[in-house]
Amino acid sequence: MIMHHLLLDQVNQSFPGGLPDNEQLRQFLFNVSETYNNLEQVVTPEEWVPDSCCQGPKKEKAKSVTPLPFPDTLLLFDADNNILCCSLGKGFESFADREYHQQPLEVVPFVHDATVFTEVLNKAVSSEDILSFDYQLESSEGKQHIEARIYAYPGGTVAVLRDVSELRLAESLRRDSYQRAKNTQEQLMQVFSSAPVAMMVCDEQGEITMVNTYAEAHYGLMAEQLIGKTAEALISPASLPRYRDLAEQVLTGDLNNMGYIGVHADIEVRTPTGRRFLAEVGFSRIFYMGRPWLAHTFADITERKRLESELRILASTDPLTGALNRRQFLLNAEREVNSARRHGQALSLVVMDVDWFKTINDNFGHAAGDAVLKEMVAILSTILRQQDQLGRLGGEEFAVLLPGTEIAAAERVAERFRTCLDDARIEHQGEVIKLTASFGVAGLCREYDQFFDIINAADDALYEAKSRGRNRVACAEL
Ligand SMILES: Nc1nc2c(ncn2[C@@H]2O[C@H](COP(=O)(O)OP(=O)(O)OP(=O)(O)O)[C@@H](O)[C@H]2O)c(=O)[nH]1
Repeated sequence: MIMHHLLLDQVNQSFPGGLPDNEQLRQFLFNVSETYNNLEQVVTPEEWVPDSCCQGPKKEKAKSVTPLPFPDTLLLFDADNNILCCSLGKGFESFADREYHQQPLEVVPFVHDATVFTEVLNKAVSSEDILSFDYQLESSEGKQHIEARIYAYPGGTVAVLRDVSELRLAESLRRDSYQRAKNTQEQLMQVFSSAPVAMMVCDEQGEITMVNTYAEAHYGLMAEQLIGKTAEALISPASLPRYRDLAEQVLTGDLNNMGYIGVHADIEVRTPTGRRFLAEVGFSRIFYMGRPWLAHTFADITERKRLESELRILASTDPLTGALNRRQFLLNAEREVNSARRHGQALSLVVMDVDWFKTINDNFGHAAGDAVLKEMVAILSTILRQQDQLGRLGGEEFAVLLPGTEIAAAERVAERFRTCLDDARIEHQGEVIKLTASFGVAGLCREYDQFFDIINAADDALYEAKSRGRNRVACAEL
């Protein structure tokens, strides 16, 4: 008979003089040996407490209660339930202070209830199976959880008792951890599906695996149409290179000092129904089964962009005429002058002032004056090229910046402005209003190489035009 080494140790302990020649005992040992071989299959703590279930101190605790049930306590009974042999195993050390041989079950302190125990022993005699049950034991060691297995042999019964307190604790920790993990998962799924922001998850190949309710309800990104398709199918061709760049960056990049990697970008999205909208798309990385996946958020920013552009226009233009306001014109002009100087390109500035505007106001009223200013800007705008910039410096004074234009050409442009205005007949509430304007022209040159110099020179030229009788163009003197 091949005997498990742990059983052999116990047998040697119990029978230091050698095994008696007793068939019943042999049979008994054979049965016990079978049990021991089954015990080989005791699982490891890692199996009891998998990583996905719990982490940290709980996991450490679960590991520390590694089930190590060997050796078991063995009780061999005769047909009258008297103890023939007793070998105490792990967890039963405190009961080693007495003799159990030939004693009735009632005297055994590690049996919780002798009556119940006896019933099971008797039942085992007529059963082919191993009967098993658990019981709690209060001992000097504290509360112990004992698993009992009873089976019959030709001359009586055998009870194998094992202290499974640690095992049960591990099981309970595992159950708790599993339940917690399940709860957390349910909570996260609820957060995902009910979040008031469109969300989508893509696997490492970029295939969509999840779409939340908000994305379905607000953007028509229906999960059943999208799952299994690639996220790139939702991106407009023009935005695709940027999308790919960012996806790659997030999938392979390093975490920031706050422990995550995520970016946002304005990307044009195209839904399966063909609707296109500008979205702020969030990219973040999640790890699933050891591989990096992408989690996206989407927000339609079409309206926000429209408002932003409206605000930009409001902040940079004159509300009456639509020309750039003074602040924006000066900012742009300064930038253009610096750029022209750096690149050695020509640039000219025309400043203009309506002649006798006070008289227009006085004769036709302030509203008519306003209408004249508006109409005048409309007339000038038809003459300007795309790169030219028209600004209202204040009152009835305007300026036009002409990048890439030499002063001689700028003088011709100013002359065109002048004749167009001179020819204009502006109608306001049945009245026809005529106007003229005076112009001063200056250009970027060695003498005037800062915007400040150029505008001063153009102003001087305008003064000159005014003083020479108005409705004329004057160029800055060098
Ligand atoms: N209607 C109207 N008038 C304005 C506006 N801004 C300034 N003005 C008026 O424009 C007039 C400018 O008058 P002046 O500075 O004397 O110049 P002018 O009458 O054009 O005379 P010159 O420039 O010397 O030819 C003032 O009466 C201002 O009140 C505006 O937005 N709308």
